[in-house]
Amino acid sequence: MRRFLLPGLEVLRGALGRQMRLLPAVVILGLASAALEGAGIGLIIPMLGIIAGDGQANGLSGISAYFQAIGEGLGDGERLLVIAAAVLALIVLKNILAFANTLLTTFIYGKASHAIRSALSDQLLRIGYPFFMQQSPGRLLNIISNESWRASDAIQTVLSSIVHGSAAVILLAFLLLMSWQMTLFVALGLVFVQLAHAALSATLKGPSRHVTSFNSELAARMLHLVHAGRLIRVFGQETREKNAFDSASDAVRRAGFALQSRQGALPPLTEVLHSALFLAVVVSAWSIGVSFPVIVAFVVLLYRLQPHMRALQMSWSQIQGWSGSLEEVRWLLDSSDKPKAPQGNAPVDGLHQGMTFDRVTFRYPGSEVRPLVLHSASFEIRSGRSTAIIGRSGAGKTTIVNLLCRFVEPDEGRILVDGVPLGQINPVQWRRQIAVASQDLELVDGTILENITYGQSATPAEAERAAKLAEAHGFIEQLPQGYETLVGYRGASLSAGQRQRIALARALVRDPAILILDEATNAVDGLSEAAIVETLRSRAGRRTTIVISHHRSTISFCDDVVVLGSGRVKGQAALADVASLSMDQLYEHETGMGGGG
Ligand SMILES: Nc1ncnc2c1ncn2[C@@H]1O[C@H](COP(=O)(O)OP(=O)(O)OP(=O)(O)O)[C@@H](O)[C@H]1O
Repeated sequence: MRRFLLPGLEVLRGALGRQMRLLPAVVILGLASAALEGAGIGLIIPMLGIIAGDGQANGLSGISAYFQAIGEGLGDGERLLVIAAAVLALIVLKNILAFANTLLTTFIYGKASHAIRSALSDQLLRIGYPFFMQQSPGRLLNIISNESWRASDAIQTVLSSIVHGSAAVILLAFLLLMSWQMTLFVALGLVFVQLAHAALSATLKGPSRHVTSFNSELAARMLHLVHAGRLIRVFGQETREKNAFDSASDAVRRAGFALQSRQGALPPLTEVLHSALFLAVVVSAWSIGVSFPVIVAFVVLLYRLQPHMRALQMSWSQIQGWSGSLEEVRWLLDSSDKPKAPQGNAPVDGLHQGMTFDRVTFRYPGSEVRPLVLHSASFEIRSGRSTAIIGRSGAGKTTIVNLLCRFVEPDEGRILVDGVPLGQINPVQWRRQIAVASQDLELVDGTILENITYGQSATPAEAERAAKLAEAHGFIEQLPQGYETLVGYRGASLSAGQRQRIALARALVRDPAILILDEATNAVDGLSEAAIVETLRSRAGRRTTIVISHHRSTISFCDDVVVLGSGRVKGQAALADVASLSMDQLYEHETGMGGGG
């Protein structure tokens, strides 16, 4: 029932948070300004009585008689002026309160909208990394860029509903006090209008979900056009991509039209029904002999009530129309079905003995039918040494990096760090011990200096030293803006080899206990690579280095080598013991190597 009444109620309540305590103030201001309006309208009764020459009209009852008695004893002219001044004062006061309420609701809306955006970004940073391996980036982009705004709009609508609802309650109370029979008639009419409205509004949920899902597809297409601009041109796929984009965009248009045309039918329908009710009240009041000033005051009250009722009904249909958006935002904010971030609180400071993979078995999450990527893999990475992890493409090398960084966790077996299970170690502290330079880690859209010092409070001099070690200083110096050069989106204004060297400098500037290079220099020229290898060799004994590469030259400085084949550890040996073997021979020949799993 609650779900039917307000889809995404949890999102709205969560977003309002501490602002919930301001909602009573919104209600009180709404009630007070409506009460002032109602009182002003009530004063029409004595005013009309004076104008109609029947200033002391008798026979009125209830609140009408109370209004009629105001200013009794004064002369007609003086009484008219006093009442007019009172009406004006009430109108001024009512509008001051209404303005105060607008400020208050705008403040709450701003805070709640910010809370939604902040909660979304918090969630994206908090949930476990496997989530990003499974989810469509288009869907996530759509939630952040579109649906979160609709959720904010829903909050504004709820706030304005509170204001309109308060006003409607007070105006209905005035109507009741004037004539309960006519009010009963009005109330029945309003219930009928509301039922008709609710029936139509309920049909908005389906179209709303369509709009949301087509928007996700369109966002995915937009991302594709931005990311794959080069690929599309090289393969001459502009026309095909244009058609695919247009069809996604047209699907959004059609779904939007279906939703908005249904929503658009609601205001005219409501207006017609309200007008019919309005006229029926006048005719029936006249036929049961209600006095002229009371009919006028009643009709004016009814007239003032109508926009509030219409606004309430429109809010209802708008929230139904946004239900797809609210459901998407709620889905992303719901942690219960998302991978958890890695846990653990054992402290860690550097690597002293080494890391051990102890019969680690792993398959990527998503489906049980996915093949095992690591089969009971066992090997060791000793502290202060450089270990090469090699194997044919798809053997599971990067997966080992993902496990070490705790992006994913083993399904079976353990990874031990100085004898402590990695799963028990504080993940934030652990990641501070590691720096990764990989072909997949992109640059951020900023200057070269910002990229090198990303996440690190390094001085420009330290950044320059790291750039020298990574063989990046030479080309950076030749750029017109040097270290202040903007690298563009994902480093688009640099060559692949330049990007890799900046990424390597970024890893080196941290001087990590464990440096992981995953195909980190495969686009770098031979001379630069040789110099980088010398840099890495100089870390030997002091720091631990893990190198993944298909190139013999890149792993030449390593002490140990671990060979992977189809997710199994074929063997582990000192590189010096297998120095005569080529990479292909290393991949294939497991004889003579120790370790394994
Ligand atoms: N995010 C993922 N989801 C599902 N399967 C994945 C994912 N990443 C990798 N795999 C699969 O895991 C296996 C090992 O991949 P991994 O990237 O570890 O190989 P690799 O040895 O690093 O290969 P390469 O030398 O080509 O980089 C592959 O079969 C791959 O298809």
